[in-house]
Amino acid sequence: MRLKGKVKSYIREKLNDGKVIHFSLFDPDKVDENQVYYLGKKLVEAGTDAFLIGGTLGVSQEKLDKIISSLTEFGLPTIIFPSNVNLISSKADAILFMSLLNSDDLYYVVGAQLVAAPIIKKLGLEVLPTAYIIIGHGGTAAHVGKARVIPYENIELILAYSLMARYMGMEFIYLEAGSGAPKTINPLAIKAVKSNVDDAIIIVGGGIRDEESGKLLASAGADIIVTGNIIEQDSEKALKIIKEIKSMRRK
Ligand SMILES: CC(C)=CCC/C(C)=C/CC/C(C)=C/CC/C(C)=C/COP(=O)(O)OP(=O)(O)O
Ligand SMILES: O=P(O)(O)OC[C@@H](O)CO
Ligand SMILES: [Mg+2]
Repeated sequence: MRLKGKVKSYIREKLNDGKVIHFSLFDPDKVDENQVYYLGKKLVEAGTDAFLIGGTLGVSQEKLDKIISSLTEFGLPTIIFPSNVNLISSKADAILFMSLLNSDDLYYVVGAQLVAAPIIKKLGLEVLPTAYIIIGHGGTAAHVGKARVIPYENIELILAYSLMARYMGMEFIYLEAGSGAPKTINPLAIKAVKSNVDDAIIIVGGGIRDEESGKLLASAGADIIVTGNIIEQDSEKALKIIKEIKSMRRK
């Protein structure tokens, strides 16, 4: 089943039903092609809601296409998480159309988006307008994206960026601690964004490795929880996180 054009409403319906959403992130460079189906099946059975596909280093278009195709069989949305314009695929349903708002390089704020927009139009991918805000450790994405990383505890600044994003019309706010970050996003920052930014869908990711942190971030107001590394490193742990998140109800 293809979900092109229906991904945003799929997400909104789940949120309106009081559910917390989980996205499983696959890095095409890190995942073994032969394992994708087996791994995907377990994640789906545990209750994951969608697949994010992306990575910063070493991702080829060919591998990206292959991974998306293998995941399509599960009937869940496949969403590209792009690090650059070369990672756009007609095989996906949607793309996080991200602007890295706290980058010092205009390329990551509007440049890549300018080049990508006509390609996305031609391919007919659904667009999820996303403010990408990198906080704390930041990981590889911060380095490559030349992010002026926001300190973990600077809630005032995180809130100001989030408000700015929403006032500019962005619907998704991705609070990113960086892939493999030693510390997740500060729950107090999520609380502040949740209670002050109207009608935004808050995505939280980076460094989520156990069910307690997943629960804490979701309780603070995260609408969508992303896990990446833990799926590659300890899939059983990842399944536990998903089950925990999916047992929760949003306030
Ligand atoms: C809209 C389009 C086409 C592009 C936007 C391009 C932007 C704004 C990129 C932001 C900067 C960036 C490099 C983001 C990367 C996001 C991503 C895919 C992170 C996944 O984590 P990895 O960086 O692969 O981490 P590890 O492999 O180390 O786990
Ligand atoms: O790999 P982890 O640490 O789960 O991070 C997920 C995602 O937010 C990275 O962009
Ligand atoms: Mg990666």
